[in-house]
Amino acid sequence: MSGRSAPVGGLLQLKAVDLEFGAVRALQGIDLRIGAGERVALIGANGSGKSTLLRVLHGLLAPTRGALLRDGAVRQAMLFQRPYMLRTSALNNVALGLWIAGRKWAQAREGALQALAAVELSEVALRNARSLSGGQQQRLALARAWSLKPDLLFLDEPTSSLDPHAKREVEALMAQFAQDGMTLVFASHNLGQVKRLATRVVYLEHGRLLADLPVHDFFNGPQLRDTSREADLFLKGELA
Ligand SMILES: Nc1ncnc2c1ncn2[C@@H]1O[C@H](COP(=O)(O)OP(=O)(O)OP(=O)(O)O)[C@@H](O)[C@H]1O
Repeated sequence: MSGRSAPVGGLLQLKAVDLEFGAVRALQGIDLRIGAGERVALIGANGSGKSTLLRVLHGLLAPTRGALLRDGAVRQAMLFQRPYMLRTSALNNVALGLWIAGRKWAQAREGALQALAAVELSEVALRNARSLSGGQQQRLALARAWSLKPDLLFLDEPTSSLDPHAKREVEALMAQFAQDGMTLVFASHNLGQVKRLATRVVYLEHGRLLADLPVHDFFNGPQLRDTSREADLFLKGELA
């Protein structure tokens, strides 16, 4: 069930959400509220449910049980691990998104140029997007999301396929977006990145939410390591 009713004191809220893929219980009993201005990292081992949770939050998957409450006025966008690029110029890849959102083509083009400048891709504006490097494509995907001026941006492991330099560039853009007031919810396997970017950490294990803490408390408090051996191994980097 999903609703238009406003979430309590936040942009978005999940209440007792289960998500099943046939016999696979990908999410179980998730309660989560996303407030404006937060930078929430979703972490957990492979298969713990991070991507599924992002898809439910963005409305791409409907909960099997439970509710998604969202404020209809909140604009949201999502960025995937490997961005999908249309076989046309970088400029058109951004402008088409704006055009589909209702802008006239001249305005869409203007907005796209601004977005490309924001991610320092002006020089490759006319290059075919598919010929760009992985890092450039991820920055282009960020420009495409940024141009739509979302209040809330979901990112599914946005730097996992990038080299360290490109990773830092994408992180810098995420930090800049957050500074501009965008709320970020991102899945990550990179604990250093989580410490650099997140204000809050949500830890998932086998589809259950085991911890939801401010970033400092998550990494410095003993609670989670004491309750879950898997979490202890994960935090030591022995589970990816
Ligand atoms: N479309 C699908 N059909 C069936 N099962 C799925 C589907 N998508 C995900 N699952 C299962 O749901 C569970 C959660 O998967 P999910 O992709 O959300 O985990 P994740 O934490 O994002 O993993 P990773 O870190 O590997 O990306 C896993 O058991 C996965 O196999």
